[in-house]
Amino acid sequence: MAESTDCHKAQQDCPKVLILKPIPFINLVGEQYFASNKFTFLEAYDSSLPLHQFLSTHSPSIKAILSSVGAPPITADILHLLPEVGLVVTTSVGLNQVDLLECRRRGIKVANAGSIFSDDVADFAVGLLIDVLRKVSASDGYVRKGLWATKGDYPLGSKLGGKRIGIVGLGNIGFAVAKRLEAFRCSISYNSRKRKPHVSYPFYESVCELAANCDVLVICCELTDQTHHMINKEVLSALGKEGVIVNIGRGAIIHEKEMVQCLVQGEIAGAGLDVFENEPDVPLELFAMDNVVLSPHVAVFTPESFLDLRDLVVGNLEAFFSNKPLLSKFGDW
Ligand SMILES: O=CC(=O)O
Repeated sequence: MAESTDCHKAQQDCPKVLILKPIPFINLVGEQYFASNKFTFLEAYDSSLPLHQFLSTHSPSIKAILSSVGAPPITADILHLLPEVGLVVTTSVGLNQVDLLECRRRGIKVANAGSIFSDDVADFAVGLLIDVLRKVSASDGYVRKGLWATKGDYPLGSKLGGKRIGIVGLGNIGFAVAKRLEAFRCSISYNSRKRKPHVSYPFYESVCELAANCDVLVICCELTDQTHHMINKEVLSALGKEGVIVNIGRGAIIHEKEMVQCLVQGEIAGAGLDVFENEPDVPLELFAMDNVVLSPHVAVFTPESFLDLRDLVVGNLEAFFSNKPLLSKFGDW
């Protein structure tokens, strides 16, 4: 680790934090948030050089990477070009854009957004579910198009209270969703990598079995090799014709083509989707469906949480460059 350096005086030698794409909503690049002056940012997207050439040119000074959703993934190839990197810090909770195996192999520390967004995401998941069940967006569209006056009453939605909710992934977010839905008098069960010893909700080892015993599946788990396309036709068929799926995790946890087919054929009742397999592309078939509520990967965001996120990112970088423990370290290496 480099000694404390005044980076204003010695820009050239100052340790750099690489940013591959502007970070939405928080402008960290201004110096005003940082107390220690031990590093500066290096914005790869401002360079006209091809990325590999840019990274090779600057690699001796790049000690950390700041990554976000939608930025180029931090692959093993990128990390190979950056032998001095000791930290990857992300503004996201999900880390599917980071090659964690390579980070572990190299001992590169990783810090994510921790639990900063859990309440916001959980609120949004419940909002999507209520919207699908009670047809909030669909009836809004009906009124706006003037159809109330010409076609009469809109069909009623279905009650939330009493629904059997299956949470897929009972981490911070899944747990926050469960707590909220308990207050609506729903019953909760879950699937997770492992049974949680201190949780009394029924646990299902198989996601298919969970689906067969629920009215609603809420996808809250991480996207990993194990969870990729885990929610497929078989799981959706087990959920059944009255079943609803809500996804605030990652698009590719659901086999999107099979889900669309199930929705088209009425094999499930509806969906609330904040995330998609190939964002920002959304399957066109979904646009015409009144029983589907769509949002553009915004469950995570509120301006209030972004202030907390900025503090967390700054805190993690300051800690790393001061040789102190990270505030939201991920992993056990
Ligand atoms: O989706 C957003 C996140 O993982 O923070």
